[in-house]
Amino acid sequence: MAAPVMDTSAIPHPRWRVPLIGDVIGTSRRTPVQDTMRQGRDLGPIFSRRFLDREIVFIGGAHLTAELSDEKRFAKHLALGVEELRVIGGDGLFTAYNEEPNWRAAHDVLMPAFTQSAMRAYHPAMVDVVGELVGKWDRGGVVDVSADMTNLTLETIGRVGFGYPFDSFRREQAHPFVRAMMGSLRHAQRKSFQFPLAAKLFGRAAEERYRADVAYLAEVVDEVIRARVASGPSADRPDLLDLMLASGALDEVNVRNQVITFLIAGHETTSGALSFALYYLSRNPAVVEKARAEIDAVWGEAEAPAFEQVTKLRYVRRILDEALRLWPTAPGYAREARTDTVLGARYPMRAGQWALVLLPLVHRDPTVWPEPERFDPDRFAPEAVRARAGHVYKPFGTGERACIGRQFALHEATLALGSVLRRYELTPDPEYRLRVVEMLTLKPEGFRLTVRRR
Ligand code: HEM
Repeated sequence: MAAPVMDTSAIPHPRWRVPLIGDVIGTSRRTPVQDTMRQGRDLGPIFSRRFLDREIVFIGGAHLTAELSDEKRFAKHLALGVEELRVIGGDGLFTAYNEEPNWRAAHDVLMPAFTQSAMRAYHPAMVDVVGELVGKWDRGGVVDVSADMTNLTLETIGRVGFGYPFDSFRREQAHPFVRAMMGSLRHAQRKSFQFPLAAKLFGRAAEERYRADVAYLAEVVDEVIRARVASGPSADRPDLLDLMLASGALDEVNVRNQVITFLIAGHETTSGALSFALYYLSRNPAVVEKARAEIDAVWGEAEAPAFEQVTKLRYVRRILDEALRLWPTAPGYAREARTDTVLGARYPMRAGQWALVLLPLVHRDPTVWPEPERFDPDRFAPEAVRARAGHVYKPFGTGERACIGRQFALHEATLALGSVLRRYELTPDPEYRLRVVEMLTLKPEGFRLTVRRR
């Protein structure tokens, strides 16, 4: 559902706009987020970029982001890479259009799976998966952080959501599901920044691989569903799949779309958040020390922490908040006007017109975040949060279509980070410089740590 771009006559754009092709100088299909950050940094809170005949309006300022959070005036819009993902997730929660009836139906069926009491029920399985990570890291040596965080989070959503183990920590190589998922995310991202002619000339093989990847993802998910239908509902309490199958509210194709959506949305972003947190910890020994003092005080000698002991790790949680400020692993979302309106008292938007909130810029807006590049978890101390304007920190999106899995991600990540910090000395390679890889989501590339039992 392509909507026309808003009136950009009053909106700045990069200096070197080239006739016909637009603002493509200095742009790679591999790093659209970081390129746009670079180009937008000096252009102010709103700017546009043009790719051929398509112009996109970006929001990099905190106050316009807060305004776009007004649910009465604005709503989610499916743009660029997210719209591309419809091929994979169909009318699943993440990629459903606002007006599709299956969004409300699935949202209502799944909400009970994300309450506080649901998190309490998931806790033991999350502890088990962390135990598998620890089993691997106890051997010591050099570990590939992003790969192991992906193992951890995929395993967690697979088991907790669907009773389906991927055996991630028993494999030498990533599960084929992860490889197919990475391949299809990469393709979806590149496709949304590709010249149509280039796609025609060079794209056939890539397109075929994409189709094969998407078909494989669907195959795995059908297997997950078949296994559950054969075994009947899970014994202890209904998981996501039980809720969907028992509700009768969702058709077979939609259930498949939801499972695929949750397997992808439920792990890539959390894995990146943990990896960035570990990256910043590896360079901030004072933060590590403070976190360890908290973990020791709250967890004591407990072999495995209880649910409440995780929720009490307030400082560890702030480390994650701060990592998600600097590198929000879902780096943007689009908002469309519900009716004709004027953004920032200056930029007219007709109903349906949209802009893309670019979170890594929004979260570095110096009018809200002093010394924005500095890693400082205390920005999320309660008094600092109270002193800040609302709706300027949005790693989990906004409004009705905000992330349903926020508590799930934060519980899982706080538990994992607490466990790792308590158990290991983490030594980075002093030569490593942060490289952020983009596959619709963000994560550190090539980041390794040497781990040793404390
Ligand atoms: C640190 C981890 C996570 C981050 C940063 C994150 C971020 C986001 C963001 C920004 C959105 C809104 C996108 C938009 O407006 O277009 C979103 C939606 C969503 N997320 Fe997450 N997410 C995380 C973890 C999870 C987890 C663990 C799950 C599932 C267990 C999950 C499931 C979803 C779903 C299903 C939606 C669509 C919700 C709807 O439209 O009804 N996410 N997430």
